[in-house]
Order: sequence, then C-alpha cells, then structure tokens
Amino acid sequence: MKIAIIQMDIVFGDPRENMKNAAALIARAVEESAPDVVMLPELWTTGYDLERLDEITEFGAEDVRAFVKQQAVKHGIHLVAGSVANRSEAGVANTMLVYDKTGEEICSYSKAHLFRLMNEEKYLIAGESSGHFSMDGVACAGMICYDIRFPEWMRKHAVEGTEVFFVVAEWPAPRTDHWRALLQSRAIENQAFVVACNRVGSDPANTFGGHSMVISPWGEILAEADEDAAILIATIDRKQVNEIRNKITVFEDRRPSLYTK
Ligand SMILES: O=C(O)CCC(=O)C(=O)O
Repeated sequence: MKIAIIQMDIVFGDPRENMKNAAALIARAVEESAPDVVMLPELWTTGYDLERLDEITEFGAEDVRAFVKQQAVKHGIHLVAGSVANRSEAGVANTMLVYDKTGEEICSYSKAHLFRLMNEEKYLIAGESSGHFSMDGVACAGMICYDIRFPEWMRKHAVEGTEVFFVVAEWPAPRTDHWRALLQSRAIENQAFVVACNRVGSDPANTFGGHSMVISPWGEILAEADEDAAILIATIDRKQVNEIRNKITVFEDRRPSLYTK
C-alpha cells in the first residue's frame, strides 16, 4: 500500500480556497508518485475557525463529501480525506471521511475526545462510535489528533483487529515532541502501522508543527516530514503486522481482567 500524506497549510475559515488547494495537491501527489492512498489533515476545509463553524459548515458536510468522492474516482485513489466540520441537528462534529477508489464512503468517524485546551467542547459535539474501516481488505481505523493521548481507545481498535491507524491532526508546534513520542508508542504497543498527517502554518491562535510520519509495527519511522509543507510518501506491507505480533505475543499475553474496570 503506497501512501501519499499531504502536509499542507490551511486557509482559515475558507472551504472553497482549501478545496481548490487540496485538489491541486492531490493531483500533484498522484502525478509524482502514483499512490494507492492519499491523506489530508484534520479540519482541512475550515481550520480551527470554531467561532464561525456554524456559518461555514454545511449540513452533513455535503459539498465536501461530493468533492472528496469526485477526487477519489477521478484519480482512482483511496482518499483519507482528513476530517471536516460536519453539521447535524445535534451540532457540529469533527468527522473523518474516507472514500475508496470507486467513490464509496467507507469511513465517517467523528472525533471521540474533544480537546479543551483549544475550546473544542464549546463548539463541537463528540463522536460516539469507533473508527474502524476496511481498505483493500486491510483492517484500518481513523483517529483524530487528541485521540492519540488515549491509549485505551487505540488499544480497543487494535484488539478488534486494526492493522493500520490513520491519524489526522492539527497538532501545535510547541508539543511536537509529544506528537512524535505518542505516535511511536501507539505503533509499538499496538504492533500496528501508524500513518499520521499533520498540518503546517499558523492560525490566529496556534502554529502547527508538521512532522507527519509513517511508523511500522516495530516502531521504526519509515518516513517523516519536517515543519514545511510537503507530500510525504511511504509504502507499507501489512504482512509485517502479523510478523511482529507473532514475535512478541502482546495480544495473547494481555491480562485485561487485572487492569480494566
Ligand atoms: O493533545 C495535544 O497536545 C493536541 C491536540 C489537538 O490539538 C487537537 O486535538 O486538536
């Protein structure tokens, strides 16, 4: 599975402009490296323009869904389309969308853990369901930014079969060391690939750290970007997941009765 991670800057509160930029970057990634999967960051259409989310977010994220579907089919790629603001009667969720190369929506996962330090709980509603999806027969799961601080959430997905975690983020630069350490830990402890896409640039409140990464189930960093906009390419082989899980039998050796409530 060849993956192209689009580590992009985001225009604050301007979905039209961001879709235009994303289309150009997706076309470039496809032309330069013919990937199977292309990935975008968290809230890539709006950024963290939380105060205006109601105004700039459509019901059911309809326009964005149509755009993502069209891009996936046009380029014949699986598109892990980051996350987008997604309005329903209940409020606005931060929802990760994945479309396969036939244009089918295979994942719609809303961020389960809202990040109080950036006031998310004041403007967003939390998701209540898991991030599982299957891509070309590979068991995958979506995670969004702050979710990676919850090892029990990712462990639950791994126990249920996840081989590849796709993590989308707007992770601020002052905590890049946490980002790198948490991603690497989640890969090692779950013996799963972690494919992580962060944004770069700034908004009125934060500067974002980049360092998108692809990490193997052994914890090796297979590819890593720096703080600049980039298209990061890596190829992963799901066979490695079982090799590592058979070598160190973490899943067989768990004692959940000792440590779950
Ligand atoms: O946990 C962190 O330090 C960053 C999380 C975050 O920025 C987010 O979830 O949007």
